Amino acid sequence: MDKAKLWQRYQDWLYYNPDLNFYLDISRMRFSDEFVQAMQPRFEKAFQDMASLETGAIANPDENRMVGHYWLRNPDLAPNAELKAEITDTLEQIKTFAAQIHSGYLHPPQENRFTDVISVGIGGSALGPQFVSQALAPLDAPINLHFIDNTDPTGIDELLTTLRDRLARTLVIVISKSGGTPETRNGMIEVKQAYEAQNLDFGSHAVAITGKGSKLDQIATTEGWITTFPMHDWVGGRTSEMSAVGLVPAALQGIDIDAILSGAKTMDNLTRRAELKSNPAALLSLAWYAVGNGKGEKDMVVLPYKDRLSLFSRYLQQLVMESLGKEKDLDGNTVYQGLAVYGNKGSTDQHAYVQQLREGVPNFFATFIEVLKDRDGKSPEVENGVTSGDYLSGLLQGTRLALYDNHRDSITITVEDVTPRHVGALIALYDRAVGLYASLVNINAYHQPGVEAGKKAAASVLDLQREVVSLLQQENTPLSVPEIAQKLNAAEKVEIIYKIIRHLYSNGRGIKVEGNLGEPSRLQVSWQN
Ligand SMILES: O=P(O)(O)OC[C@H]1O[C@H](O)[C@H](O)[C@@H](O)[C@@H]1O
Repeated sequence: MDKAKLWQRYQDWLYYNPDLNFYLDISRMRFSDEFVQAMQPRFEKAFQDMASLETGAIANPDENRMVGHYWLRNPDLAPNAELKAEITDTLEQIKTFAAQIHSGYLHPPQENRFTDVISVGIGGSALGPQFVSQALAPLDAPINLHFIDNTDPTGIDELLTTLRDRLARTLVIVISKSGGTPETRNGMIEVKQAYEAQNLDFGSHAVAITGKGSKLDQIATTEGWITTFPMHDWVGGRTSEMSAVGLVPAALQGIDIDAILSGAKTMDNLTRRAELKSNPAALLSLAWYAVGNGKGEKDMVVLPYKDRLSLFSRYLQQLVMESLGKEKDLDGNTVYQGLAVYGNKGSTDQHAYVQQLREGVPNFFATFIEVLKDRDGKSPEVENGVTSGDYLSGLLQGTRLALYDNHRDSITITVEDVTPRHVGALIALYDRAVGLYASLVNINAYHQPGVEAGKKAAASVLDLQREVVSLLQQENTPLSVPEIAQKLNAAEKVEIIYKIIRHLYSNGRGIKVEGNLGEPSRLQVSWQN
């Protein structure tokens, strides 16, 4: 396409909303007018699906659940007064709690103030709070937020060592919708032990955010934790940033949570429109469908040109991939749907993998996120008439051009600044785009059956480990790995048994191993008394 036509295409497809000062440009995604025409019936259905979801239909049929994250930013939409009250009451509870922590009204037993927070959670119970914290926490935040989002002992140790002298002033928020996620439970147990090792009462430093009646809820009640915030059954983990999951950590850091909610609500209003060209989420989903033939044939590379937004790609990775990565469609057909997401930030990535994007395998489309405001205050010149921010902007434009010239498509989202309102709007934009795209390709975006398989497999490995240990404790003579497998009636699990032994051995867990670890079948394994 020649430059004049491209300029016209840019103007034809540019979406702009003055209220949010938000732009979406899908002109560099190569789709035709005929394609847009052909997609109209699918969009009509997708708009209807979203409308019934918002009014409380069972939009997650496999789990028989409503999907209500839109109500969180506009409680008037909640399907009944009870749900509306749950939302508004929780919001009030969050604000009161944050104010009481900031003022010192709620304080640790031995100190005047809480200065730090450890947030223990994983997946949807970590990614939103991490993204929002990085994007919006002020440098002089009233409280410092830290995360345990894994069951990695070294990661836990490093944080607990850093906070060793401040533990008495540290609040712990344990976040888990189900209240039974093992990684989160492990983090909680280890943190609790660190408190006990300093003779600190854990309960008077702990807060839970979880579903009513969950294991975690019960622990919090039994142990007399400071308080518990509800996690609603009708909010999915990956869309929970605007529930207590995201709002409690944000409010504690002094982030304007009303502005986040208002930005999301404004975007929700825009993306509720049942008309393709005036609905930015519909435009996004149209572009995704076009570029990947509705089958996710191209990956989404997310490139925010702003350090504070660098966790957005990780946040979107869960939102998009856990929602859209499905084996079956809603009619039970095997479809292997999905849309792979990766990315970090520009211009940093230009010095890493953009080489391949420009010249290598063309299996992706880029999403540039541009922030118009460079910084507060004036910028020094780094060259005659040029600032660092001009560079960042120039590098974005240059990469977009270079990719397009080599037949690599891109979307560009432009926001005025990284404010709570814009961050709320960005989250809401993608919530809706994912929902619409799921309708276009006829899948359930709100369950995650595949995750269970990995969890079950992990649990069975741990069961096997217990069996291996108890067998070795009973045996008087060393055994080979295949002998262990045979004695446990688990010949088909011999490789896993070898790995269990190797791991126990590497951590001094009572296993004695003789022989060459590189020759698994010839090892002699025994219990060390
Ligand atoms: O909040 P939780 O119940 O602890 O769940 C944390 C995460 O775990 C699961 O593996 C799900 O796939 C995620 O969607 C969820 O966000």
